[in-house]
Amino acid sequence: MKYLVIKCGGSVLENLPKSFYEDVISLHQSREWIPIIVHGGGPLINQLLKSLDVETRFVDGLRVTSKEVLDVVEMVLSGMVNKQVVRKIIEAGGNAIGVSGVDGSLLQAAPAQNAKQLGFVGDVIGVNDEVIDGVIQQGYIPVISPIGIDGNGQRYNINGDVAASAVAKALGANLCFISDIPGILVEKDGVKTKMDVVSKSIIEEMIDNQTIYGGMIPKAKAAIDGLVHNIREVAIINGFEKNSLIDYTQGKKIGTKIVLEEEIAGWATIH
Ligand SMILES: Nc1ncnc2c1ncn2[C@@H]1O[C@H](COP(=O)(O)OP(=O)(O)O)[C@@H](O)[C@H]1O
Ligand SMILES: CC(=O)N[C@@H](CCC(=O)OP(=O)(O)O)C(=O)O
Repeated sequence: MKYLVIKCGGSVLENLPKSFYEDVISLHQSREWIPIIVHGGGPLINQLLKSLDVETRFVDGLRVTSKEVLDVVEMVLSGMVNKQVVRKIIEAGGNAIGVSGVDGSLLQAAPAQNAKQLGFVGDVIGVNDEVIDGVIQQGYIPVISPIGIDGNGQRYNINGDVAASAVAKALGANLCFISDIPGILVEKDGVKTKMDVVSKSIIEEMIDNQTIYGGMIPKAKAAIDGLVHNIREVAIINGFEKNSLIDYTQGKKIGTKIVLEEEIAGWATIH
């Protein structure tokens, strides 16, 4: 049995078809995979901040988080979105337990590297995997919202991709980012093409030359960080493509796979 951390981005959450959740449930019922969902919710946070007249901005794909913004982020992620995902799984015939990264100190956090600029944004420095295993042992699919906490009870806004990578590292899991694009895109002769596989150094180059920008930056960085810390495999796939998750678990050529340098030569021959 292999753990599979499925990160559902806010870009797709509102519109993921019921079949997506049915696929997650069928993985859960298989003896092969143990799915764990980590979700985002950026667009909904934007909406609520806008309706409250609170300005928001991002630095390299991370939201600058004041105390006021942090309250809204937690309300949306651990309240609305987390319970919405649990409901969708129940509606699709499965059962799930939603937990925030705060519960049982699941996501142990410290100020992010760039904290002076970002405010209450955190990096994950530890994962209490007992909380996740407890939920799994009871037969439920864990659904995790990316709010972290430190030993003093201080909360942090953790990017969903960063949280998913941390959970996957702790479990030695495969990591799959579900987003609204077919994978990492690159422009060739004026046409955007999906890359089937991309290595660490090419990702770094693409961030430098801004082929990768915005929300793809934390995703790409979290993928690399995961791979160098023993995540088995990272993929970015489109949640709107029918069967994409099942196709991924069956080893079909789907989305973009992110691999370490030494694996890229072998990849083309294996797949
Ligand atoms: N090279 C790239 N290939 C594909 N998407 C990219 C790239 N660079 C930036 N992006 C942007 O990243 C977005 C996905 O990140 P984000 O909006 O944070 O998604 P999610 O909410 O699913 O995590 C895409 O919709 C696209 O606008
Ligand atoms: C620090 C940081 O940027 N946190 C994110 C958390 C939600 C998230 O990651 O949502 P997506 O997966 O939809 O991007 C935010 O405040 O938007």
